Amino acid sequence: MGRVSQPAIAVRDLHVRFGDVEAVSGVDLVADAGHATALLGRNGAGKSTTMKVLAGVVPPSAGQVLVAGHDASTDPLGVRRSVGYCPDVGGLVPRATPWEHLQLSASLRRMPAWEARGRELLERFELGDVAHRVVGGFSHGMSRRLSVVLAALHEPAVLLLDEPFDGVDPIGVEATLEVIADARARGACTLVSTHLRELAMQACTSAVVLRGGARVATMDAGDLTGEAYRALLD
Ligand SMILES: Nc1ncnc2c1ncn2[C@@H]1O[C@H](COP(=O)(O)OP(=O)(O)OP(=O)(O)O)[C@@H](O)[C@H]1O
Repeated sequence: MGRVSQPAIAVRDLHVRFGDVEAVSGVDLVADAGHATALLGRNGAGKSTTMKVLAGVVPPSAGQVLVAGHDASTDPLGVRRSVGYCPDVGGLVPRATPWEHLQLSASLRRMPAWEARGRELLERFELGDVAHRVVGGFSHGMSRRLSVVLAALHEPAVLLLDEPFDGVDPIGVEATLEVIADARARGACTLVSTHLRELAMQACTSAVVLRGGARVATMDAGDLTGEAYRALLD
């Protein structure tokens, strides 16, 4: 049987080159609306570079990338409008407060009446008390939590979380799992890059494994416990 609708993310034979380095060399990836998919693989496998292409911030060198129906090569702005992206590092302005980050994000997206959701998200991630403190003094985990809040604020059709659990305490992990569950419930497509297999299994229904810049497997998240997954990494 064929698909009745287009997948939210459809990547075919993606290549990304930075000068002489081929960071991604032939990734195929499909992710559906209403599901969360884990993106796994060892350091340097190409996860973050693939995420950057899906976020519309790095152009594909070759291959086809469709995000919520927008082509990343010809319509990167359409891609950026469709996604909420938590980058692996950076993305925050050290001299701005969490609230100012939310204000900027909301005004760039012309969001009406975003304040209640912004406040609720900050509270959920236990950032309410520091909402008006500049983020330059934040710990790594606090910055990670704010990056997830910013990715989720506008309830995007495609939520891209690159290492959202990295260095985050249990409250932050719980809040991030809730954000992913909410996204699934409202029919968004979520892609989560992580090294934490247990959390990938908790958050996601399926998993895509990359190695050396290419996809080596797509599997049910429930099968990540097995030896088969371990063998895929080496
Ligand atoms: N801007 C860049 N310039 C040159 N090489 C790059 C650049 N970005 C990534 N690479 C290289 O591309 C490869 C894939 O990197 P990427 O960051 O996508 O991997 P990753 O799977 O996210 O790794 P990690 O788990 O360590 O975050 C690596 O060899 C990396 O050194």
